[in-house]
Amino acid sequence: MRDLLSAPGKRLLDRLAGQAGALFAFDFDGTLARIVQDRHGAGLSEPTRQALHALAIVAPTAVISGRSLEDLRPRVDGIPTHLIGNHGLEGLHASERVMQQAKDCCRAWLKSVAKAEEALTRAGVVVEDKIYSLTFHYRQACSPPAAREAIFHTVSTLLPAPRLVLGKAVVNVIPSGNLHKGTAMLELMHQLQCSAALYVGDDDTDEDVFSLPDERIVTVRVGKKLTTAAQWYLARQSQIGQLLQYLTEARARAVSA
Ligand SMILES: O=P(O)(O)OC[C@H]1O[C@H](O[C@H]2O[C@H](CO)[C@@H](O)[C@H](O)[C@H]2O)[C@H](O)[C@@H](O)[C@@H]1O
Repeated sequence: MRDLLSAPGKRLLDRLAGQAGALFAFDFDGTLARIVQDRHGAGLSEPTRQALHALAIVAPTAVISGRSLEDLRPRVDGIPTHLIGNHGLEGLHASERVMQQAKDCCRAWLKSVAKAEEALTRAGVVVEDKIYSLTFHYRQACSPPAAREAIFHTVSTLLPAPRLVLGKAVVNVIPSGNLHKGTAMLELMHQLQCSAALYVGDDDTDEDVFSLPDERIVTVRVGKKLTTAAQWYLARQSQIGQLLQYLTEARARAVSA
């Protein structure tokens, strides 16, 4: 992995920003917004909001999140960016039939989860119903190992068996199928006719984009890690504003050249 804000990284960003057909896509939690204890309180800092807005005016941008679209929309209110939610399930590319199947699946899972409610609550686990997927949160649990055990015990009873994606103090429980952040990214590039892209994420759910065998996409992880498919890294989430601003300025330089 290489530092995206190093000299070679900035040369790559200059080339990307110079391409009219480049898409700039970002994960939300841990990437555009810093991780906080209470998920309801997560949001863009004012400098990040302004920097994302400025970039979105000069280039196609997208936010591809594990959150539901209903939850995500007000957090990026007023920014002209494309939105994809529920780890790639919810957005411009999924058919009504697939969405209905995911919804039915989650309704059935919630009935099983209700039977384990007492044990989950005792372990400090909170279940987030995102309509098309579920997220089991344990950030506030006294014992994270005990919370994870309660979660894994519960999800092992779910039928049909879900796809599990681990995250930051969460276990994401997703209807199995071939829609994920990676397929959403490719579909968005196709629909917007983008010939190149940058994707920045911080979590296991973002590995679905990082591991795409597609040379058109520059992949960036927030936080350096050995076991990631991302090619580049941003050392800290707090550097996201700097990256957004650099891209906007590089775009302006390319347009005026
Ligand atoms: O794909 P993302 O946009 O990164 O969404 C992933 C999950 O983000 C949220 O949870 C995470 O952020 C919370 C607020 O900082 C934090 O409390 C939690 O521990 C993190 O895992 C969101 O609530 C989930 O639904 C998303 O799947």
